[in-house]
Amino acid sequence: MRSYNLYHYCIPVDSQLILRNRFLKKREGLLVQVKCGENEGWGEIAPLPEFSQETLEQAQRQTIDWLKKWDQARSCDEKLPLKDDELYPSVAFGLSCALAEMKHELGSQGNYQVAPLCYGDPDELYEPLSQMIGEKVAKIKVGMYEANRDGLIADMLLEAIPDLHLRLDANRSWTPTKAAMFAKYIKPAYRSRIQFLEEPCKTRDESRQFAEEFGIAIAWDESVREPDFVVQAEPHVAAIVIKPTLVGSLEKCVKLIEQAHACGLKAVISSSIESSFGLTQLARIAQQYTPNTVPGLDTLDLMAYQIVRTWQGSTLPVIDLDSTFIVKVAI
Ligand SMILES: O=C(O)CCC(=O)c1ccccc1C(=O)O
Ligand SMILES: [Mg+2]
Repeated sequence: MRSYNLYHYCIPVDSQLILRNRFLKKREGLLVQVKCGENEGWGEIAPLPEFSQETLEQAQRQTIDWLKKWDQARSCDEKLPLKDDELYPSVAFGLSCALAEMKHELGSQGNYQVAPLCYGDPDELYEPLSQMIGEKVAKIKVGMYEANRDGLIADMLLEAIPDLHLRLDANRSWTPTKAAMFAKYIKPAYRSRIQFLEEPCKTRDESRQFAEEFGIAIAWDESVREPDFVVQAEPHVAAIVIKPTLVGSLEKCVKLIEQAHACGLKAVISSSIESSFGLTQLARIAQQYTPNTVPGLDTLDLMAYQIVRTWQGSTLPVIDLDSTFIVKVAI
């Protein structure tokens, strides 16, 4: 009556996606299925190269190991705890999602609103923004080209679209001087329409000083995954970004969300370039735990296909478990 399965997927992604100057050509991961009688749940385990510490092979081995122990424990009517300090983040996240689905703890409704993501060409934003209902919010990756150019583009968009709010992400790429070059282009009257700028500088202290000096709100992303990080209210800090595949179990993510909300910060559930399968689960998590915040999940279009579960409104082709891009893992 109890069973589990593991599937490996590998799908092409568009190489315009730049992850720290590295082009990603394919995205690989695992889908895990757990079943107990009538109940079943699924999760996605997809370490992101350059961001995750674990490789897919390591994640796969640990997943199989955990599933075997889980099955054994359950057959003795015992529980096997899912411990974040013993599992890789991607494994803890995927397994915890599968268990939560199986126990009907994850709602079916998702928040499919997205902050359209722009990787450099601001013209890409006009069309999706004109279609948006409700809060108009877009996200621009900055810090890859000239800081002046980034500032010019952000200022221009804020001027052209008066009800637009922007999220910006610098991935710690600026020195204080570069960050200041960016900020000087943003007219002071527009600065409050920057919801947040993720990690402008190399260190948290430099980012804090930048926020203080220019009155631009910031958010923590990379910092959230560092061991010494504590969620706390700070001047000019508006949000924490949570990428569950890089953080760990659903329980750990929910704790972070609760801590953020308790000190008045937004918690933004965000993509680690999961497949449509994982992204829809993240949309459901966002709906359930951060219902008033647009999640950062606009990464599906980087992929050539959706797998198994589809993103609301997406016209990308869908492939199933029997496609050649998905292979059942022998356990
Ligand atoms: O957070 C988002 O809005 C989209 C996802 C994203 O930007 C991202 C995705 C994978 C790895 C790193 C990043 C990043 O925040 O730079
Ligand atoms: Mg970021």
